[in-house]
Amino acid sequence: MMINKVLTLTLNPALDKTVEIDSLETGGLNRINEGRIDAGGKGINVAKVLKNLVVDVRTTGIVAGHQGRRLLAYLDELGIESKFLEIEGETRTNLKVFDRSKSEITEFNEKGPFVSEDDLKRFDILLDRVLNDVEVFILSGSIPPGIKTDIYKKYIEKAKKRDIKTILDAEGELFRKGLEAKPYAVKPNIHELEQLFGRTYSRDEEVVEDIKKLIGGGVELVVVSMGGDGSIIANETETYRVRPFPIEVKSTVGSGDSMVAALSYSIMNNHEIEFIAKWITSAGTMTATKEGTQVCNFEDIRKNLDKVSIEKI
Ligand SMILES: Nc1ncnc2c1ncn2[C@@H]1O[C@H](COP(=O)(O)OP(=O)(O)OP(=O)(O)O)[C@@H](O)[C@H]1O
Ligand SMILES: O=P(O)(O)OC[C@@]1(O)O[C@H](CO)[C@@H](O)[C@@H]1O
Repeated sequence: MMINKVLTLTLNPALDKTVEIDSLETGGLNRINEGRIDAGGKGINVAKVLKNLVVDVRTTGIVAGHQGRRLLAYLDELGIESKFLEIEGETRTNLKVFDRSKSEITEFNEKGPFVSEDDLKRFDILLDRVLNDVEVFILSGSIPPGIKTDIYKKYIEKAKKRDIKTILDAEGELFRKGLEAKPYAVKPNIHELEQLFGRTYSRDEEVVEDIKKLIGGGVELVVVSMGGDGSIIANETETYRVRPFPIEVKSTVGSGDSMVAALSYSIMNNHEIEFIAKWITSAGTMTATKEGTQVCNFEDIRKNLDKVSIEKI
């Protein structure tokens, strides 16, 4: 049974090429053991998870050239409904190098194709159309050259006029300006929050202090992810420190996106914040156990909910 309608936006999608090597040597020759290519880009990863959760999800954004058509073919294979604007140039390829000796991923992300003003006008028209009947709109990831950093702010305002709940996962100016439109929820990682507030955290209390500022500014729900160290989740009345369970890390690419997907699922199902905390952590953590840019499924999340440790702070 399909429930609800979510739209994810990926203005700068990618083909993610993941390669595995024994031990990364900078300045030396690295022999690749094996590799894979996945459809990538944050909104696309969110859509993959939501599809696994049987949510009625659609994904939009901008693709270019042969690589873009390849990406759309991958989405088709995954059964994900996509409405992308096709422009000139080439969709990027992002290289992810998994170092087996450290179980660590090093990422090399390209800039993406140039988007002209005319392209953007055409995309605006497409977006107006695909926002119809949407309940939650997710805006995440970087933007390609040619697009201004207030784009998410504008799109959040557009969605709010239609009473659509928005989730923002972006960094730098995109995040800062997007916040001015007061999205319903945000999921920065700890580095993105540090960048926003211009400080380095040494204690959870400091993180919570800044989370409270975001909530004071009009955001309803904030999740700050911290990789293997878990996350802090808060709304106006409650704050939780959440820690994942031990796993064998295969690729953390898409972990944050899986959290965002699970967050939107919880929002649509009116889950209590305590339950949301477990749900999103189980999702993010299980995605980290999958090779390349593959994501968790419903059973992965459900089976591990009780392994998540949460503490009210
Ligand atoms: N090494 C790890 N071990 C266990 N869980 C992990 C690990 N890395 C990530 N996770 C899980 O995934 C969640 C999100 O991770 P992270 O903070 O790295 O997101 P992110 O920086 O937004 O990632 P991305 O942008 O690559 O999707 C964490 O809160 C945690 O639950
Ligand atoms: O360059 P951006 O847009 O910030 O991030 C893009 C990206 O690293 O994010 C996803 C994981 O979150 C990957 O699928 C993709 O390659």
